[in-house]
Amino acid sequence: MSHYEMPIAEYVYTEHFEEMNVTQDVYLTFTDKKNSSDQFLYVYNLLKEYDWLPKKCDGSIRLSQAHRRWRKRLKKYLKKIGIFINMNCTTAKKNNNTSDQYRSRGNEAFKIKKYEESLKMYTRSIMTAEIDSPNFALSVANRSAALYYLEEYEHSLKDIDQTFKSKQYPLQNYYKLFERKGNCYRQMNHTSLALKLYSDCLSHLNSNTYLTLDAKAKIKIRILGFMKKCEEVEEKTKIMNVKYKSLTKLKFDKNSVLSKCVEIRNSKEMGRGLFASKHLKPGEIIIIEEPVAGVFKNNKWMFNCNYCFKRCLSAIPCHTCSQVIYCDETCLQKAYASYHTIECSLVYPLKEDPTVEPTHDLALRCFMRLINVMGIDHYCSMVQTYNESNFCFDIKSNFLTDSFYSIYALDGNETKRTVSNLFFMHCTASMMVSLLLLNEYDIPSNLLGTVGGSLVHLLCITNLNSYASIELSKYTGESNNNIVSNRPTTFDSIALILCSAYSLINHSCDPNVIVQTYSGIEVTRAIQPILKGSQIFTDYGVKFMSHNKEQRCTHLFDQYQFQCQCHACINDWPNYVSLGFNELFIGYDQLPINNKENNKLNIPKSAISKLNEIICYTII
Ligand SMILES: C[S@@+](CC[C@H](N)C(=O)[O-])C[C@H]1O[C@@H](n2cnc3c(N)ncnc32)[C@H](O)[C@@H]1O
Repeated sequence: MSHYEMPIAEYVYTEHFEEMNVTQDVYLTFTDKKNSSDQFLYVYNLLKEYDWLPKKCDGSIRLSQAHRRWRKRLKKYLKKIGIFINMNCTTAKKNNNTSDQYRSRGNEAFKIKKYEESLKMYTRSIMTAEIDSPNFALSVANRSAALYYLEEYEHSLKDIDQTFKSKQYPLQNYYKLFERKGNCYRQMNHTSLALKLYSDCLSHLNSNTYLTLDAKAKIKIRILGFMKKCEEVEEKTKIMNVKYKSLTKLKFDKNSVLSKCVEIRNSKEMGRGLFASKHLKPGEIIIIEEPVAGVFKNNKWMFNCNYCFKRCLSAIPCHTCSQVIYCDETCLQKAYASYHTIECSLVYPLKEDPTVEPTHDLALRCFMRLINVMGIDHYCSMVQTYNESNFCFDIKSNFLTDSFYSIYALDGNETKRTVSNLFFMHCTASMMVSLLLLNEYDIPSNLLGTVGGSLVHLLCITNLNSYASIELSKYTGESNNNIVSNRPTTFDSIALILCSAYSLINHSCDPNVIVQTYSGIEVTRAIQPILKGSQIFTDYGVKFMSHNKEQRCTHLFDQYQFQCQCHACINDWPNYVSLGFNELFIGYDQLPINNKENNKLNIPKSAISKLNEIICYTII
């Protein structure tokens, strides 16, 4: 691996940012709280005198980006005269005016029953509003209504509780929340809870001084109607004595992500890989793991948690920026502890830059995750040790348990990459270092080279090992009609993720496992019988059935820089199209390939023996 040169970083920094013209404002805040108002005025006037166009902004001073290059000097100068400032470079600040605009758009969509559209707009509004402001509470309450009409009752309930918790929702409208909560429980068949909420709704309605008597009477009739419905259901339920069984959920063994039936081994052709330590049947689970890191693809961030990637329609936003949402406080706190505190101000410029690919974003997130947990000094010393030529790393002992090795010890394939590919990786790493420095992230100058070099490795790792997490699409596609349909119709690629154990699986154009996402958890299972001692293979986007050899070679080389050594490539298996799809029988009895004379399809011997192996094993 070539050593990282900082001059490249400086060059790319100036060229890149000047060209990109990142519209990023800078906010100055004062660390000395006691004297902050005096200092605020002093600095504000000083900057004004020098024509820096400062703007007062919620206790901070906003500078346009034109003066960004002088920021460090300003900080140094102020420090010299005893004024300590923080600089925050986010454009993604909370803004109640913007939030109100999104909410109005949500209300308009809601009125014409475009609930999916209103859900999107309310979520944007929640992300942009100042936390726990009345604007925030109104948008959460409105979102609960959209969710109710989308029949997402649990999420609607969560938003209603969030609204109550904020204590910023107008008291005179509390009856609306109680009614909606009651409606959700009624739809979920929790009739006694619904009845209790309807009576709370009626008592709030009685004490309401804003509504006219007429309006109150109308609402009361409606609520009494709902209560009657609930009582009827309760009566029926008693008669039928229905017992509800709780749904059995999949249980995961949290101690190990690898099942006992696989082990890590080395092979000459493909390096490390996973091998079956017993016969595996199709359907058997091999790995259950959570991604070590992931980033959303395109604009999929609106309905999925930024930490666990699970779908969450009643999400809560980051307290500082308006770019990310989380399932709940637990995910939010985990994200803060893991990477988001640093990333908070970086998110926006990265997303604005058209040259930044999701794999670059992912590499930066891996880096942040590691330095947040380890600190920059410890991280750099681990990187330096790892890079030493005599360092011997035992993948079996600490790979999947240590947070550093489970990312950093993945293969980056640097030795097989072309010079131009490595040059591109270096440029991207330089840009990332510049971005970190630009955002005041403190990297000691003697460690800049190590950080840059490690980013090159992380970029190679994410380029080689990341894959798309697929989910049923719902609310994520463009809706252009008014019909509310909760039935998912297609699959969507939600996020680009990195999983440690799955990354050890080598490619074959005839894969014997697949990976599927279950609510943010990646499950790898066998799709063919796998004999004891055989290697586990997934596919890196091409299969012999659907792509000819040339297409497969080109894809694997361009994307991953290796030449495939799988049995389908070595033995030059034909693909389905050349076999004539109609002639291939599915049933065992009809398969003509056991018989030499009947082998009209011209299937090579190796493929026949493989197929026979599968058939025999399946029948056994
Ligand atoms: C995602 S990693 C798989 C784990 C890797 N073998 C390791 O040692 O960590 C992908 C790399 O494994 C090797 N590899 C995977 N599948 C291969 C195949 N079918 N033929 C040759 N090399 C393969 C290539 O070097 C490739 O860059």
